[in-house]
Amino acid sequence: MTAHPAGMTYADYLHLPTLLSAQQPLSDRHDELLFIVIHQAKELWLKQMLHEVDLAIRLIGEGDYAPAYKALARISRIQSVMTLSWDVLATLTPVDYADFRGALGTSSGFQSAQFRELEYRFGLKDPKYLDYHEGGSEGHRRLTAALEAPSLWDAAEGARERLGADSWLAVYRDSSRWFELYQLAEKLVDIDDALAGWRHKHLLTVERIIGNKTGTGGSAGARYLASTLEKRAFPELWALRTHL
Ligand code: HEM
Ligand SMILES: N[C@@H](CC(=O)c1ccccc1NC=O)C(=O)O
Repeated sequence: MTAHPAGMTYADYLHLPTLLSAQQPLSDRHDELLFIVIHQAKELWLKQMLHEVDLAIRLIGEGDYAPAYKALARISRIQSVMTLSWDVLATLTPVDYADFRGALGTSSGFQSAQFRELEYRFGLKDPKYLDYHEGGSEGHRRLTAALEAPSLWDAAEGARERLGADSWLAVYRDSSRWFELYQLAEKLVDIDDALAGWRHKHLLTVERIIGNKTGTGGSAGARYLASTLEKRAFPELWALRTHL
């Protein structure tokens, strides 16, 4: 690895030796590589979304709305890619997955610290999920910090108060007067909509691959995932629509 741009190669810049040595199937099954690649790609996109949400929260706090919208729009586009990637995973058949599922042990999506951190940064703060992360671990530390930090929703509420709008309902009723806030709110609805769409495809894919088996993480499986479909990071923005 060279620090000197002149001699820098593609592989140096992207740390490909590190990246491409991190796919290590535990079984001899052909399809386990797909499972690993999908999950690693998801963790990379989660990292990018956390980077964007952090920026958006800061920019909204500074009243710098246009670049905040750019970051929020990027998040929802990444969510679209993640939702589409379920179709790749759905090529994994129930028997082919069952053939290496045992190798996963009790590991599970419950332990994705970045997924939970993103929910927390949006404002969906259920502290019970901390229990899936060992005290003192990096994941636990980041999740505790995210629980305490102002969320995207807190930032939006701060902007609404600063700009003097009485309520989000008032913003939507007179959207040309409160255009900045209205645009912000609709970006949040885009993100919540995409998150619900991702959850729905996860449930369908899980039903397709493991039916009603219990999860490796100890939950009821599809039934648990179905219960998460009701979650909303920005429930007020959904509720107000009934009153327009
Ligand atoms: C064969 C593929 C998959 C199966 C069978 C599956 C199954 C499950 C099940 C049963 C749960 C509930 C926890 C448990 O008891 O284990 C769960 C949670 C979760 N899975 Fe998956 N999953 C699969 C692929 C994925 C992929 C590709 C992703 C990400 C792109 C993902 C992300 C998550 C997340 C984030 C959770 C926690 C959800 C929450 O608590 O709201 N899973 N998964
Ligand atoms: N909960 C899944 C396993 C699972 O989804 C998983 C296991 C290890 C690493 C990543 C996983 N996927 C969820 O993020 C199952 O019950 O089959």
